[in-house]
Amino acid sequence: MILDKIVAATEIRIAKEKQEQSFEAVKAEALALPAVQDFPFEKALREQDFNFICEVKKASPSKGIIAEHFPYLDIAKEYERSGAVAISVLTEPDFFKGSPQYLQEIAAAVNIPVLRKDFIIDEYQIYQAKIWGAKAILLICAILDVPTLTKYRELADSLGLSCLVEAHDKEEVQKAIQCGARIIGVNNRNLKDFTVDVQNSVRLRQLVEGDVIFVSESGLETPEDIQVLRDNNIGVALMGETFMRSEDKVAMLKYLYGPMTVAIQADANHAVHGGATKAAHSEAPSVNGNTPSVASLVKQPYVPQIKICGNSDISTVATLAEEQPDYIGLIFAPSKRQVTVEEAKEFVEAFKIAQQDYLAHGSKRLADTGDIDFDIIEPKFVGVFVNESLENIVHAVSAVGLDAVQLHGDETEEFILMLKALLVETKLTAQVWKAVAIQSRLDANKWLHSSADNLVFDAYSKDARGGTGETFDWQALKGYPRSFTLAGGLSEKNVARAIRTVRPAMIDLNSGVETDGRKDITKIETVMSLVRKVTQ
Ligand SMILES: O=C(O)c1ccccc1N[C@@H]1O[C@H](COP(=O)(O)O)[C@@H](O)[C@H]1O
Repeated sequence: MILDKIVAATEIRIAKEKQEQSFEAVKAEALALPAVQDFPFEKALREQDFNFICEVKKASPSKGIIAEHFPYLDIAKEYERSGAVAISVLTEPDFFKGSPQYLQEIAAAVNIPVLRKDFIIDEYQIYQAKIWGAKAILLICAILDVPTLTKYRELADSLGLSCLVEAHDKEEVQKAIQCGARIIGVNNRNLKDFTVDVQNSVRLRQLVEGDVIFVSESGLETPEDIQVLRDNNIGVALMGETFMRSEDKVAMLKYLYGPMTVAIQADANHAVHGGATKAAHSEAPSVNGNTPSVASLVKQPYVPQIKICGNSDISTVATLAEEQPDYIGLIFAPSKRQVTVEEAKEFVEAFKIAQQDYLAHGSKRLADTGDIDFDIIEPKFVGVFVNESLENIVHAVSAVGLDAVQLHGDETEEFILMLKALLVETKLTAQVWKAVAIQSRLDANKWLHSSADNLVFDAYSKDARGGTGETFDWQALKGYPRSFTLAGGLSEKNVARAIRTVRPAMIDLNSGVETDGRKDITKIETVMSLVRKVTQ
């Protein structure tokens, strides 16, 4: 059987490797690294209601060479952009043409956890995985007995590595359970004859109880395959060949996920669990503190609004006019992105001229896509303030013509009400948004019934009010019963994952579309088109 051949080759390889670097040396190097036991691979596999581990694989014994041209780093980065929650990297050189170098470079280049996919038959390989930057290893029940599986799982645990314990039949699933696996993967490919049967995962799913993560591996190709998994309480797919052969990985992942929808009240145009509808596109997300009855919910296509914040550079206005984010942010608070009221006025003026120019000379995107139904969005302007006086905020709203005010400091509900009253009194129609730094769900809950027109959830920092480029744990916002804007370290690397995880009504991009502290028009274009591609 092929497994016997691979194991025999692996034994020879490890013996050679041990001559180059002794077991003791590899062990000492691995043990010198921090072993934080927060297991990001496991967290990642629970991120969404369905999660993809995408594999970087040049060849396999069943298919031969899969990718003659193999830009492994670009492939991994593209997986990350597409919204994969983790990446699996083959390191086995003889049968899969893998390499430790691929794992090391990929682990250093992406922010999602990486699995070492190899035929682990020696503790030496577990220490290597740790040194190379993996966050998880594969243990194969067909080649290890229960005591060895248990020993390796415990060693991996002590190093802060997760184990994906792979089984193919009932007996192997029992072995995985006995060794205390927290993640069990069922291979749909029979390694004896290479036949593939997706129903294998479905059949074996019922043997795995409780909190154990169940992964379906191999032979998955279509949204229908993924739906079968979803219908059978399987939340993770590990896929290699389908992704490797796909030229457009963002489109492939979108195809497999299926259309994005959001539940809204039948008689309203605002989202209930985050997310905006196309009908609500030009409006800011509205307040909804009440949970409606399920009967009154209908599913609508999900199209998040986009805000590009921290603008001051006039050279970006043509790009903004063309890309048409829903909101353009100007920061009046002390910051490296701060603008004065005068500078903000100049920026808005320059934008309006660019917009006229753009409208007069036709839409490049309309021409590119041939989408005659595409809405022309009139971007609105939002000013960001931190603990500013009511008078100064109202002055800026009036002078610049702001459509919204984002309060990013310690402003209270009382302050919001006073500001709203003052705006009405002065006949200004700007919305009032409240930014909230999230350390836990409690921070979001405190503002659930706020009169703010929009809640902007951002990362907490003890040193800065915002614009840190840091993300936070989006799980804290899951099912939040009011629409909201997601901010904090969003960029082309994580925006697909972010929107699939929490379906925010709006995405707030700031430092993630900058290079060396300046807005980067290529990054703005890339992220705008990525969000549209993932959601429309
Ligand atoms: O960007 C700033 O410098 C800033 C300063 C003070 C308050 C808010 C600020 N920015 C806001 O922070 C969030 C997240 O930004 P990032 O993506 O992490 O860079 C966003 O709402 C900005 O408007």
